[in-house]
Amino acid sequence: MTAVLEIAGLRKTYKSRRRGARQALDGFDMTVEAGQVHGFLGPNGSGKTTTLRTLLGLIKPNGGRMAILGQEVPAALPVVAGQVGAIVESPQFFPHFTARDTLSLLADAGRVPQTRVMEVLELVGLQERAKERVKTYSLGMKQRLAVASALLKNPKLLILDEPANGLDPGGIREMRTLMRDLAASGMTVVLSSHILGEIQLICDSVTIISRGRRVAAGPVAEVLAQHSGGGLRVRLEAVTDLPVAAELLTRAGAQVSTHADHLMVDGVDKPAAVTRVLAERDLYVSELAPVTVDLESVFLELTGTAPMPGQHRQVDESVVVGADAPAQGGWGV
Ligand SMILES: Nc1ncnc2c1ncn2[C@@H]1O[C@H](COP(=O)(O)OP(=O)(O)OP(=O)(O)O)[C@@H](O)[C@H]1O
Repeated sequence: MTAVLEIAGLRKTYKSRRRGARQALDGFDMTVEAGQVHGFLGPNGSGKTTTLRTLLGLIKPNGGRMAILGQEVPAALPVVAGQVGAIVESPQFFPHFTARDTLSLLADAGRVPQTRVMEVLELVGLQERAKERVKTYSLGMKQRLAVASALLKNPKLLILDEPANGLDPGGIREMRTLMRDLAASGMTVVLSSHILGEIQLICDSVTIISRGRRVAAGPVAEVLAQHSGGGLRVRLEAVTDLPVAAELLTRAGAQVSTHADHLMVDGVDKPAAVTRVLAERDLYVSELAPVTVDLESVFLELTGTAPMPGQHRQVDESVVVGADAPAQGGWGV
């Protein structure tokens, strides 16, 4: 795969006379491969907008490297700008203009052929309302018009800051379909969002940022798997056997917590090992289920932990190092 977007060690400190220095980005890394819908997640104030604005040359970083489509930016921005569509601030449209007139004006300003106007209106599903004034549009329609404006130059990379913000479930669903359609047409889409369930549905890969550092990155399924911990929920035919089972499993090297009607078991290589250890003592499992995590729980877990001050390595790399450590206990193959 080819990286469409690469950011390494990005640093940005805001200085104000009243509030002093504030480090918004502290050596941030991010890579987005071609043709992906990539979710950029982080709590309020974690540095998402600063990253996107820096990438687009709207603010100057204090250090680090960035490349778009293999070209170093900001130096190469004049070269790559024509291949990047972005909505980082909510665009303001003239309320009395129709969607078609709005895009027509923008097309002229960007030297884009007028034939593209109806194409993008169709792409975002506004072709039937193209002749209506923008002031009659719902928020979702305005958001789609904003996306249409970013699509005018047929970019290879589309960057959207919170595209689903303020949308109702129907609007969110439309936005989701649009993002997937764009990616299917070969475009790379980066979107920042707080709506984690939505990101899980839309995105192929994610970067999670916390306090100006990357805390996790990769395909959504991998990020979830890395943080699922391989935990299992174990129920037995007789609840009264739970304490004995907990002891047996603990002795075999697992980490076990006992609940009213089940055990939570971690540190097990293969679920079948649980069944084997218990069956050897005539204890029979009635349920053995992996505990699934969603992006929201991973997000809360990761962004709740502060990165190490002065540690330049990205936090998720420290997690990977830990995960490679030899397994504890007697669960082997
Ligand atoms: N112009 C500015 N001057 C001073 N500090 C700023 C400025 N812009 C952002 N910050 C600070 O930098 C940090 C990162 O802010 P940023 O807006 O990049 O975060 P964000 O992840 O986009 O947050 P949100 O999701 O709330 O938009 C925050 O502590 C914020 O207060």
